[in-house]
Amino acid sequence: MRELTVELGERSYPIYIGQGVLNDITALFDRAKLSRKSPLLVVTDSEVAPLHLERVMALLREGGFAATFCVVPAGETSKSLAQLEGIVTTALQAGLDRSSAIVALGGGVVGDLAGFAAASFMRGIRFVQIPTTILAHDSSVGGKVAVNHPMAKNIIGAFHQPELVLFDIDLLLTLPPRQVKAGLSEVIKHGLIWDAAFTQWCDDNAERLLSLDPEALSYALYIGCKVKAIVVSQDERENDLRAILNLGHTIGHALEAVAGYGELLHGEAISIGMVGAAKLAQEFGYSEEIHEVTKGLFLKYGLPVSIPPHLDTDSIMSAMMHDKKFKEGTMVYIIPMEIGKVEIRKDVTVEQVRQIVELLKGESVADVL
Ligand SMILES: NC(=O)c1ccc[n+]([C@@H]2O[C@H](COP(=O)([O-])OP(=O)(O)OC[C@H]3O[C@@H](n4cnc5c(N)ncnc54)[C@H](O)[C@@H]3O)[C@@H](O)[C@H]2O)c1
Ligand SMILES: O=C(O)C(=O)C[C@@H](O)[C@H](O)[C@H](O)COP(=O)(O)O
Ligand SMILES: [Zn+2]
Repeated sequence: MRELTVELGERSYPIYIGQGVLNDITALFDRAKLSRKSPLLVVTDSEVAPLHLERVMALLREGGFAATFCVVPAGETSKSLAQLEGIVTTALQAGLDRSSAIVALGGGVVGDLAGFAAASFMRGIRFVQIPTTILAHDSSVGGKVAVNHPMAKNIIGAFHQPELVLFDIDLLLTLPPRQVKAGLSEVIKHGLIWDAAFTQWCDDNAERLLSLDPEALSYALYIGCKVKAIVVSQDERENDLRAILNLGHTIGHALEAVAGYGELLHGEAISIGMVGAAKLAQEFGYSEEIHEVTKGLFLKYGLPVSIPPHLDTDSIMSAMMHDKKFKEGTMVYIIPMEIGKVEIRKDVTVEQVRQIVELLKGESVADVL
């Protein structure tokens, strides 16, 4: 088992990563001082529940915790105010109090939804992340929790840090291939923004990761969580540095909203967005090689690199206007300077991004770029 710590000044929390981590759940919950006198609520989704819920509930009850659970429908559309209300109803019926904790057993959807429930129930109770997707190495760390609005992604939310993250690699072994690829998109992102050597490792180990080799997965998720933990420790509330974790998301979130939540998976949408950012980098004098390496990497992982042509450009641009990185009317955009290093630019114009969107749709704007 590998351990990382997210340092947030007055407080910190551990991330445990490895095969069989769940076996230590009682000791790790005790280390986090979670109460046995107040009920816990485990939130999961309809695809994870039949696979992993029974074992988690048994381990918690064997450890003397009074745990109950609720199950939301699998998929992005559960990141909604309606499902939030359902979790709060279950929490009230189960008698949760301010010493209780919510346990998110699932991917990023469950983590964001349950985390926002924990952030808002009784104005905030503690919560634990037990990620079950590769993508959730990103979503379980850093405290961004939210639900979607039909017009915009993650637009109703909070910063609410977990007490601990238990990342048991064995839970990932039931993931379907499309979800494996989508999750690896954020792994690749962490290399592109921070670590060129890790990016090269991802290029060299694609087959091992795509085949869920536990050792390769453990290493990749450890590095991914480490990059996230370093960035969040330096800028918890995205005043500046943390924006780099949003590489590819300006276009990516707009694509998710326009395509319909769940049609285009988050990892697929940001893959396209990161290829777009790499192409846009040439506008600012950076090497064409960045785009070639970025596009080649996502293609090697079977991830999309172009926008589905049926998605309307005006609708994409309209959705993009809700991007939370917009400040004082200025678009904030993450641009790669080289593999492993990005910059936060405030001089990217909406028109430049529109041209990239059209390029990503395969429409010819060759004379522009
Ligand atoms: N808060 C953050 O910092 C952050 C970071 C990245 C992504 N996100 C959010 O995370 C969401 C995407 O997360 P995701 O890709 O994990 O999606 P997800 O939670 O919907 O999980 C993907 C699918 O796989 C199923 N599943 C989950 N674990 C499984 C397992 N072990 N075996 C088999 N099936 C399993 C789920 O039921 C679901 O159908 C998006 O909403 C995105 O905005 C948030
Ligand atoms: O943690 C962050 O900061 C990120 O940007 C991580 C992203 O991968 C993640 O998708 C996040 O939810 C996007 O943040 P948002 O503020 O654009 O909703
Ligand atoms: Zn993301």
